[in-house]
Amino acid sequence: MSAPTGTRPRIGVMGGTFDPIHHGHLVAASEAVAQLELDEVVFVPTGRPGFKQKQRVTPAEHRYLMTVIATASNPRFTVSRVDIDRAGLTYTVDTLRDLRAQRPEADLFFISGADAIQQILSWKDAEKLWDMAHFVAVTRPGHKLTVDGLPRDGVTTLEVPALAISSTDCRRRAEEGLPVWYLVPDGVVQYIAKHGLYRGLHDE
Ligand SMILES: Nc1ncnc2c1ncn2[C@@H]1O[C@H](COP(=O)(O)OP(=O)(O)OP(=O)(O)O)[C@@H](O)[C@H]1O
Ligand SMILES: O=C(O)c1ccc[n+]([C@@H]2O[C@H](COP(=O)([O-])O)[C@@H](O)[C@H]2O)c1
Repeated sequence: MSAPTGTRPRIGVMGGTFDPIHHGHLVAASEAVAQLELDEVVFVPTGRPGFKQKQRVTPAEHRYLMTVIATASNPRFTVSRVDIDRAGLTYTVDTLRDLRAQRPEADLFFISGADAIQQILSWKDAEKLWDMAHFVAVTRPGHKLTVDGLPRDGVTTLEVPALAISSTDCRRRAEEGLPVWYLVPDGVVQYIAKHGLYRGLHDE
């Protein structure tokens, strides 16, 4: 698990709303571990995503617990509360600052899907991000992976097994009573059912 003496730990950071976490997230993180020789991937559920203010987002504690359940069996996966414990809207510049303070000796690799990486130049303090972490743009079905306009040495592209799964689709399926088995980990299926998440999502 730990990096050999004399080398800096290589830590992936997988930020997301994770509403709910699904196998697309987990495969992307697992592939990043394998291809980039990461020692660990820290999953960071967002607190209040400023960019999703118009949409109903499940309370952070539910999203955090589903992320813990989904990652528990992988010794290289951990979950951080930095974003859900910070007051105010969630921005990656704050996520990376907090993780850097906790892990000053590590090299950070922020993992992002093809859809998210396209938006990065519009993120808060985007110009600061390139010095805070290396960015890993992973392929995602339905999204063209382009890193045009991003600093060439700041971003690595990574082909990951294509899983056409989105949290939006999982929420819709749960709402309509369709199965989410095999789209999300078994424990997450059970957590969604136990807490009645996504029922009546569009009733308001
Ligand atoms: N199937 C997938 N394959 C690769 N990357 C993914 C996949 N699903 C999500 N990601 C990436 O994981 C990160 C967190 O995603 P997020 O939690 O928003 O999931 P989502 O499925 O995109 O959610 P929603 O449908 O609610 O927008 C983002 O960088 C996103 O691009
Ligand atoms: O910092 C920003 O301005 C910003 C804007 C949009 C998204 N992000 C981050 O991108 C990650 C994925 O977000 P999302 O919306 O796809 O769940 C998550 O860690 C967010 O905090 C960050």
